[in-house]
Amino acid sequence: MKLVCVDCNKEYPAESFDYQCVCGGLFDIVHDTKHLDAEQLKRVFHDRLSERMTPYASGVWRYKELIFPELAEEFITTKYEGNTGLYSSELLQSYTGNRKVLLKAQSENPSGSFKDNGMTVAVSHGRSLGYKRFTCTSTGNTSSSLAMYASMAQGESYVFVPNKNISLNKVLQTLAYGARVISFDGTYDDGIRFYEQHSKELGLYICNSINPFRIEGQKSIVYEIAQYLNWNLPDWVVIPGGALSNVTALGKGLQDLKTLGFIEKVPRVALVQAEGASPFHQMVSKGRTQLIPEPHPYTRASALNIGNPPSWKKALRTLEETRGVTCSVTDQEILDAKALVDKSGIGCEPASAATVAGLRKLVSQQIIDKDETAVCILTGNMLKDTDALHEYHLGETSKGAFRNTIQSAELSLENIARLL
Ligand SMILES: N[C@@H](CCOP(=O)(O)O)C(=O)O
Repeated sequence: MKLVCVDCNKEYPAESFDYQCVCGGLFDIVHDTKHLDAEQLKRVFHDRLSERMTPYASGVWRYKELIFPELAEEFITTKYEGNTGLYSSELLQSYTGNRKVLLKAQSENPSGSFKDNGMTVAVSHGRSLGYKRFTCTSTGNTSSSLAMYASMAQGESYVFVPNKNISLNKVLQTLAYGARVISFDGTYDDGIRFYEQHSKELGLYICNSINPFRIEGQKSIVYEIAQYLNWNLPDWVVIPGGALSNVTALGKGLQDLKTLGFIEKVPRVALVQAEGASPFHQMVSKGRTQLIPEPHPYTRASALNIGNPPSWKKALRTLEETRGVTCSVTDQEILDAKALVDKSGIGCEPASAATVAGLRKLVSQQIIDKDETAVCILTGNMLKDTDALHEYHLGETSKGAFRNTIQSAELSLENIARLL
């Protein structure tokens, strides 16, 4: 295993771990895979599906050989993350217009978001280096996940959260898991900039996705989808984009599967951003090669409130390798799609529903054919943002097309029979 800079290609041994190259570029982790045999590994991964209460019962560590083969088991901090459902829904198929739509519910992870797939690896790696104090800046999902794993590892977590436009549920979850929460005036982007300058002096292990071990763990999301589908992926994978770690990991995971011979065909990737926080989509759709940061990102899908995504160069590589596309959707489109994901019984937080809204838009624009199949990655649980539920269903100013309001009635047989 070695670290390779995505900007200048300089290589470093994995033991000299850092978050950035001397040139300022982020690192990729590159494994030595020459000795790996796909057919043999498929059997190993299949056999591990019956593991219980061992690290290999985790939907991340099941794929340890492709993620972090060198890590000694004693350092693994796991809550058996991953193992999340892959669902189909006729309601959502008719909404998007596709022949087949699957939903990968990363919302079912132990802390309620896809961050757990990467965080188990980052915290385990930090432990192996002797760290006990972990940190991140976050709109709330990364912080909840970190706080949970740091406590499981009997360590401490220090998290920085913007003082506005984030979900109180997530901050409360982070506090409850025992993190020291520091609220600051600024955005996620300001928090990342602070770390880039001061991480060394603080002596904290950073668990944001500028840490390449987070990306290694998040690759397991697409490994799991592929394994459940007997190593045949749908035509498209649709994914929301904020910090862009998810699409980066998706692209890296797909390359692993293709290069090693697990899959024959790489699906195309559709990356969906919220209109008010869409610097990456702006760059791609305007044919630019440099990202222009959005100084005041705002979307009601608070997990996507990011104007300067650190992983944009890695994300661009995913698009290039998969003939990918991008689009943006409005907050109302996101919230209506979310109402249907919730009504389908699967449920998700607003950011996740950008995928369903984006798929519908791309089908209507005939960029995705209605006969093509798609999987949408749902990133967070519906209870991550209960204010969004309240505003949509009970809010006086709600414009929700799929509102479901509470009815009041006196408890008499006549009344109730009339309502049913
Ligand atoms: N929405 C994210 C933003 C943080 O991204 P990361 O990829 O650096 O962890 C959050 O939950 O904080």
